[in-house]
Amino acid sequence: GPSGDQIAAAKASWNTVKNNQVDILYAVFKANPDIQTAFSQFAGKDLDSIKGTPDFSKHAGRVVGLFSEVMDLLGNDANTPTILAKAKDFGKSHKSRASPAQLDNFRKSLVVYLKGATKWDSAVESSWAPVLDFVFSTLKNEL
Ligand code: HEM
Repeated sequence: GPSGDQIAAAKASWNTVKNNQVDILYAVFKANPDIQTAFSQFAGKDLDSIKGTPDFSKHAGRVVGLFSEVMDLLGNDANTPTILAKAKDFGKSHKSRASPAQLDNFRKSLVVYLKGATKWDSAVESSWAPVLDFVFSTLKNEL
């Protein structure tokens, strides 16, 4: 798994953008129309038109919020059972909604977003990589 230093660096990076939930979900949908389509209330709608709606920000808050909760829990071994329980819940609710390939694409879009919106260098990149490996493999294991 990621080292304590890698976790600390990824958390510091995440803290600079964690409130940009709408922009992050927008970036994921823009790059992956199939993920947008899975949300019945957004399927077939123009992404730029829905971006400013309360419903979009509600869903962005939920989706990005879960990722954020896991980021907050990382770095303390005592939190591992809580992370696993959240991943289990995610698996239950997403088994019929999301594929492993979609999760890989979600991760890729998140990294593209981070590259554009944070101070990005090789140290930050090499800290994020094992953290994202851990978070996304934990989620995928429950799908
Ligand atoms: C990558 C493909 C994904 C697809 C296709 C997908 C699809 C969906 C759909 C259709 C909903 C229901 C929306 C509604 O209530 O109308 C939902 C809810 C939710 N998603 Fe995802 N999702 C994906 C990834 C993620 C990721 C990566 C996270 C967080 C790490 C996440 C967190 C949530 C949460 C917290 C909810 C609300 C609670 C629930 O219904 O389980 N999703 N997702």
